[in-house]
Formats: sequence, C-alpha cells, structure tokens
Amino acid sequence: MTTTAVLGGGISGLSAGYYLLRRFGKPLTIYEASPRVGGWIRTEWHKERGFIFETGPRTIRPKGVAGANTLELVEQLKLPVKPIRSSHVAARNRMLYAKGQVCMLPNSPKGLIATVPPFTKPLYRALLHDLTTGGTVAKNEDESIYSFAERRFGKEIADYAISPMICGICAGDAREISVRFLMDSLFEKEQKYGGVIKGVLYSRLNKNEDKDKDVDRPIDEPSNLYKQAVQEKWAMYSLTDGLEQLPRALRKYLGEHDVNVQLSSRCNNLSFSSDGARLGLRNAELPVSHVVSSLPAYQLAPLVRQQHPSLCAQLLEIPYVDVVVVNLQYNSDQLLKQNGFGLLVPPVENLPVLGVIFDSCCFDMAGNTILTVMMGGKWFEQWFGHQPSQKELRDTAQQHVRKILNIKEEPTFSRVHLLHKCIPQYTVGHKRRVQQIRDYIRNYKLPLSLCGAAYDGVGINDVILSARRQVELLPMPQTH
Ligand SMILES: Cc1cc2nc3c(=O)[nH]c(=O)nc-3n(C[C@H](O)[C@H](O)[C@H](O)COP(=O)(O)OP(=O)(O)OC[C@H]3O[C@@H](n4cnc5c(N)ncnc54)[C@H](O)[C@@H]3O)c2cc1C
Ligand SMILES: C=Cc1c2[nH]c(c1C)Cc1[nH]c(c(CCC(=O)O)c1C)Cc1[nH]c(c(C)c1CCC(=O)O)Cc1[nH]c(c(C)c1C=C)C2
Repeated sequence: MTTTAVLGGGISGLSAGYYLLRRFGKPLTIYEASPRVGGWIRTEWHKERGFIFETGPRTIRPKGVAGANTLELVEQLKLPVKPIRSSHVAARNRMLYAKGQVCMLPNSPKGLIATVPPFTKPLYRALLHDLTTGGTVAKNEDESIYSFAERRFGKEIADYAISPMICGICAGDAREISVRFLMDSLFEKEQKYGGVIKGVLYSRLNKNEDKDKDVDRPIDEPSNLYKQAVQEKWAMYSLTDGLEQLPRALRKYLGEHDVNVQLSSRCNNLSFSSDGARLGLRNAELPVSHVVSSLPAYQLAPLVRQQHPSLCAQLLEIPYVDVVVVNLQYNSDQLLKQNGFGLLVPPVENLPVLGVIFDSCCFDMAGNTILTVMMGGKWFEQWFGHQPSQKELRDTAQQHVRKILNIKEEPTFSRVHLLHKCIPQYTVGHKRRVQQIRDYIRNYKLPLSLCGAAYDGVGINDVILSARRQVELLPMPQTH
C-alpha cells in the first residue's frame, strides 16, 4: 500500500490531510514538530471571564473562491461561526494613527471628495492622477507595491494607504513587497491599458475579460454557509470559541477517520529515490510514496539540503519577519473613544507599533476591553534586535496604547508573544521564485508537493485553498 506523509500540523497541513483523505483515503500520517496542532492559529480561553485572546489570526474573510472554500470546510466540520456583517462598526471603521492623531479612513464614496486627515488632498485627486498618467511597462514583470501605488496614485497614497495595509497583512515593507501580492489584477490592467481606472472601466465594459480568472467564482456548488454569508453580507467571521477551533476540529475529524496525526514528531531530513521518499524522524527513517510539505519554506530548506542544495537555496530566498503580539485585557468597556476593527500605524511614522486590533469591538467580550498590539515585523531588528524582555515588550505596547488611544488605565491581564519568523514576505519576484521551486520539483520528478503560507498567499483562506489545489494536482493511483 502507498503511504502519504504530510509535514506540518498547522492549518495548511491539516487541510492537506483532509483533502488527501477525501481524494485517496488512507494510509496517511501528519507529522507535527510541536505538541499541538494549529501552528500560528492559537486561542487562549478565559471562559470564566468571558473573553479570549487570539495570538495569531482572529478573522477570516468570506470573499472569493478561497473564502467560499473555507466556508465549505467550516460547514463540513459543523463549526459554529461568529459573523461580522458589512454594516457592523468593525467592518466599516478602520483607522490610522498618523501625524499625531487617530484618523478614520473613508468608508463611503463621500469620503473621496472631502479632504480627510492624514491626507492633504481629497482622494479623488489620486484617481485623477492615475487617469492622467500614462502606463509604464514594468521591467521583469514585477515591481514593489509601493512603487506601483506611488506611480499610479501619488506618494501620499503609497505612504498612508498602501504601506499600512501591507503592515496589516504581512507586517512588511511595501517598498519590498511585490505588487502581485495584493494587486496582481490592477497591475495587469495598468500594463494592458495604461492606467488602473482605465483598465477597470475597460474590463467592466468587456465583461469576458475576467471570465477565466477565478477571483470571485466559488468552487463547484457553493455551500449553504457561503450562500448565507453572501445573503447576510458578512465582511468577516470567526468561530464561537476562537479560530483555534478550526485546526482542533480538523484534527478530531482526521483522527475519527483513522488518519494518524503525530505530535512532537519533527521531520529532520527528507531524501528522494525513484520509488518514493524517506522521512528522517528522531528514531526512524520512514519510506513513503509522496510527501506534502506545509512547512514554512525556511524549515523545509534544511531537510532537502543534502540531496538538493539548489532547491534548499531557492527556498531560503523567501524571507520571513518576526512579530510581537501583546494581548491586553481591561475590566471596563468604556475605554475606546472610537469603535472599529482597529488602527494601523504607517511606517513613515517610525514607531515600533504596526497596529492595534480592537478585539472587543469585533466580538462580544463580556464587558471587557480587549486590545491586541502588534509590533516589529520588517522593522523588528531596528526596535527589538537587542533581545528585549517580556516586560520591555509589554511596557512598549502599553506606552503606545496610552499615547495613541489615550487609555490611562493599567490592563488587568496581559500576554506577550514573540512570533519568530511567522509571516513570509512576498518580495518583488516572489511569483517567479515559487514557479522556479515548483519547476525544480517537477523536473527532478520529486514526490513532493508544497502548500502553506510560503507560496500561494498568506491568509487562512489562501493556505487552505493552496492545500486543496496541491492535492487535486496529484494523479489518482492506477487500479488494476
Ligand atoms: C500575528 C498573525 C496574525 C494573522 N492574522 C490573520 C488574519 O487575521 N486572517 C488570516 O486569514 N490570516 C492571518 N494570519 C496568517 C495565518 O495565520 C497563517 O498564514 C497561517 O496560519 C499559516 O498556516 P500554515 O499551516 O501554512 O503554517 P504554520 O502555522 O506555520 O504551520 C506549520 C507547522 O509546521 C510545523 N513544523 C515546522 N517544522 C517542522 C518539521 N521539521 N517537522 C514537522 N513539523 C514542522 C510547525 O510547528 C507548525 O505547526 C496571521 C498570521 C500571524 C502570524
Ligand atoms: C499589524 C499586523 C498585522 C495585523 N494583521 C496581520 C498582521 C501581520 C495579518 C493579517 N491580517 C489579515 C490577513 C489576511 C488577509 C487575507 O488574505 O484574508 C492577515 C495575514 C486581514 C486584514 N487585516 C487588516 C487588513 C487590511 C486585512 C486584509 C483583508 C481585509 O481587508 O479584511 C487590517 C489590520 N490588520 C491588523 C490591524 C491592526 C489592522 C487594522 C485596521 C493587524
């Protein structure tokens, strides 16, 4: 019997296990280095006090193919969801801390006409800039998202809209991140039509243009939960007991279907031969027919170094950043002057804080104010390279909450986490690098598939879909 091994028990590895089970059945084993599943998805429950702390992700978007795919999984696992509808204050209000004040970002077309801080001109001027500026053909088919935004919409948009948004998704520097990370289709439109707005208008008129792109079409028949999300206009959602419920439910499901999820089982070597692969574990070498790796690229790299040094080098070209996450709980629920999802701090402000999430505005936290401060990211070394203590990190977070949100109270309870190399950076050329890595695997006919945050998107939706797509690419075993 052929066996498949999945490396990593984060959400992408567990999803790969789920889709492998559905497609091929058993035998199948998932190897996870740590004593728990979920990877960066981690919820700390304070049930007696009615609140939770999320250390990593807290919301999922229901949009597009990838969003529909996750909702299908959530429905199949019968998980209880907590939606946030698009009319909810947390969906409508996003803020920036810039030029010494908290600024509400425009959330309606009216906001295009007025001049709203931190911008010094009405936003329609940025659109005019795009309309009146000719297109530039990008060298090497890629450029940084900062340079694209600056070319099309001006420096202010690049500094105060695009750069903080990049922080709020990958804690990265927009001057290094590929335009294809978030604005692939806008970039393509500019390249084709000489401008973003021109491109959007042309393709609206020519409706067939985006027909083959799967951006907004669900996979197969949409699940009932997806239909509900569309009908009720969900902007995002979580699960009743926090997002860690998702990997936990997947593990339970896999266990109930005889899939072996081996915790505390680090893979330390991978070698390939004509009839399969061998996994190096602590006390054993295991032969398997195929390996699906969901490991961060820098974790997979050393496993293949001996046999495939150039694959190792290519994997190491995908950089990662460290993020400090500080969860704060205050007894009162009257502390925030403005409600919303949270605020981001544009990198031009040169502060250690990337952003603050207002968790208790998003979900009911039983009368507590819950905030999550995220710090460091691409600038981690600059602010925290001296290996700061937990106290120092907590103090820095609290000082900035005091300064930015004017909250003078001390939190009753707090947690500090340093998430080492937690988010991959899709720097300029990322798409080509991933293609080269996959080409290498194909050319050498390695029985290896890659999924996870390093390759096809960093959101939970992206990594689940990436796992599904990689499993769907595998050939069905021959039956005699
Ligand atoms: C602070 C933060 C906030 C985020 N917020 C959001 C959000 O709001 N919404 C959203 O959609 N996404 C968010 N994300 C992104 C999302 O959480 C991650 O991209 C996703 O969880 C990554 O899952 P993964 O399975 O690919 O990787 P991981 O979670 O990194 O899992 C990989 C697993 O592999 C294991 N492993 C490593 N080496 C080995 C080895 N040699 N052998 C065996 N096992 C090994 C690890 O222990 C780990 O469990 C956030 C991420 C972070 C860090
Ligand atoms: C400040 C650091 C971070 C915050 N969230 C993340 C980091 C690194 C990680 C993250 N946030 C989102 C995603 C998923 C994207 C997806 O593909 O679905 C990831 C990996 C969601 C998100 N959060 C914000 C934005 C603009 C997005 C993109 C999708 C959307 O529009 O909903 C905003 C935001 N993130 C953070 C804060 C403080 C914040 C404030 C408004 C924290």
